Amino acid sequence: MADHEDPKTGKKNKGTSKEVCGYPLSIFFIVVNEFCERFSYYGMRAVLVLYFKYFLRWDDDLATSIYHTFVALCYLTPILGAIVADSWLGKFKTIIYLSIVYAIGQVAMAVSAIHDITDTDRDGTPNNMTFHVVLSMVGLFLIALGTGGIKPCVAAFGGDQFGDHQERQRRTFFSVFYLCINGGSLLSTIITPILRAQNCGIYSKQKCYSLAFGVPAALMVVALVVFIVGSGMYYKAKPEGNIMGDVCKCIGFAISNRYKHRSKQYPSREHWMDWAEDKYDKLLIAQIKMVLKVLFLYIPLPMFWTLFDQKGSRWTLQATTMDGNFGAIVIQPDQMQTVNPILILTLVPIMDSVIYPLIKKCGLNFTPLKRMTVGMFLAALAFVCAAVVQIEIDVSRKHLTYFNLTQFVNGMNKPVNVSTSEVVFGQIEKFHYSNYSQIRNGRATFFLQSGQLSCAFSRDFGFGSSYTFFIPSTLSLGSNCQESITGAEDIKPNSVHMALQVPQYFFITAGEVMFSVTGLEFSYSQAPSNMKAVLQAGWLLTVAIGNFIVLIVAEVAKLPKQWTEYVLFASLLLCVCIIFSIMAYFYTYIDPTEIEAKFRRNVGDDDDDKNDKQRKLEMEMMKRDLDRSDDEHYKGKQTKM
Ligand SMILES: CC(C)C[C@H](NC(=O)[C@@H](N)Cc1ccccc1)C(=O)O
Repeated sequence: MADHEDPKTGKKNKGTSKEVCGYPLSIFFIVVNEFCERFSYYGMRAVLVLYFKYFLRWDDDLATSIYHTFVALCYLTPILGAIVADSWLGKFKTIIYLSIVYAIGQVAMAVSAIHDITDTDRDGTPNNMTFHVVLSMVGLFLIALGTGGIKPCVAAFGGDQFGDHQERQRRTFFSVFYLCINGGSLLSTIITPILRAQNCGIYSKQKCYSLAFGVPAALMVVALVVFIVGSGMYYKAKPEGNIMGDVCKCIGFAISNRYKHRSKQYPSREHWMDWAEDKYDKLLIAQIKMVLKVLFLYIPLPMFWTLFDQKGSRWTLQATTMDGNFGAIVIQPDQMQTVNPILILTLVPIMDSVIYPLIKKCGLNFTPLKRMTVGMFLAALAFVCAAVVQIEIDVSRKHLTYFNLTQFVNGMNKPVNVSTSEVVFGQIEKFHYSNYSQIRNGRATFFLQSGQLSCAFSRDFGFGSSYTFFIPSTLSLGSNCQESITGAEDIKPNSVHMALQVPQYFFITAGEVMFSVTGLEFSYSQAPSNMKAVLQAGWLLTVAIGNFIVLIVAEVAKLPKQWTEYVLFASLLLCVCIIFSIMAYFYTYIDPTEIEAKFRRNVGDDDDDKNDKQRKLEMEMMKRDLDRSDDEHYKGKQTKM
């Protein structure tokens, strides 16, 4: 589809796609595609560790490291997809090809989880585990390549559908896009564990991992079909050759040329990239300057993701030490994570339609970089909440050691001796009861001895609870103590309730809305036209680095108390937040289209009989514009930060 350029402003009116309420119809296919793709990704991810542990029979350590390696790979591959899209295939074809790779990967995962394929002795367990391991690893590699590869392209391709007159709609698109991500992930994280819990198989019934992977595979196929159906409506920007190669060569030349002219006899140039002017196009240099400015700003950002991604690890572990009983429902620790997409689905519309307009009405210019700074601050606050909850848990644990009490009532017509490996209750006379004794939290095994009768039974003890156990009169030689002895809970376990995690989820999600949704749009709007996907990939790279920092800090710091680790992360982010706000203060927004158009117009003027000197002067002024960001605009106004 052709784009129509205003000859005066250089602004583009993208194609002739039908519009609905001011939005190009084509974006409908893109957001549905994103919904299905995120369903596919998060659905598969939700059951992955359990598949490693229970199907492939890996231990916890191996399962966890392969899982994290996979997630990190998913955020490293975007750079590959972006280079292919911006330099070679264009975003449309890249999305199509890599979606096929992705769908094949998902199908491979589903097939690898069919135990019947190698279950030759039909006992319900695979006989050739190598087949299942190899197939699933190939599947995961293809998925990482596919999901990571298309991720920067889909967001940027969506942004491409809007003309320059639709800046407001494009911002809304990025919010809706984010809603689709979270709608898809919420549904799938609820549905796929249910599918996994089903029993299936041809010869013998087993937990149905193949179905839990099969449905995400089907959704990926749906995502691909939906994207292809919209094909005729998209604006497809043409790739402009090996742009990444040119960028690297141009930067390399600028550095080496600067080095060659290091002597004082050569006049300095305004920007070190200007040393590439002797060989490279001024437009390319201007575009590289735009990208470098944004990438420089990205340096502190991984710290946000370092905190953000601990929802899935540290916070879930924290939830395992809490009480998940919500009355009508009992929430499992890993289910607490769904609070994040649920909050996203409520907070994004509230922010967009109430909070941001209200701030604007108050006369405040809440620019993208200010939003991102506030987002970081909120994430740090979330970790302070997590630390407070952790202290609560630790205090209650201390208290529990002293108050977890147990007594026995002997209903038999003869005395009985009761003991554990640590506690001796002593002899309890017939129809008498023992004193309360302290029992350690967790699982305890009791040994009963009465004449010939000798048996044992085990129970789990909740934090701070108190129990009375009844030894029935019918207990005799050969009885099963485990079943015969009943217990009554005198005092309920007093563990800290999981609802206390809601504030930390609220703050981290509010932070995510301000930081991530804004960052997504910022990365698009500040990128030159031929490097939109590359900057999206740069944005996603901050996520990958953030994940590596989690591993490094946790390993290096090795703090004795979990709450101190939370405080450490909160403090680190706070410092980073201050640094980022200073960097952001000096950043001035640009309109890449306008800058590019100015450079292009000047090249076009080559044919005119324009005075050469005059043209040179104009070019110089523009270059200075870019360096000093004098003519930079955000929402049509001069804006800093
Ligand atoms: C990290 C990505 C750049 C952002 C995005 N993730 C989200 O939007 C999360 N809120 C989704 C989620 C869902 C379920 C549990 C935890 C997180 C993405 O995936 O693109």
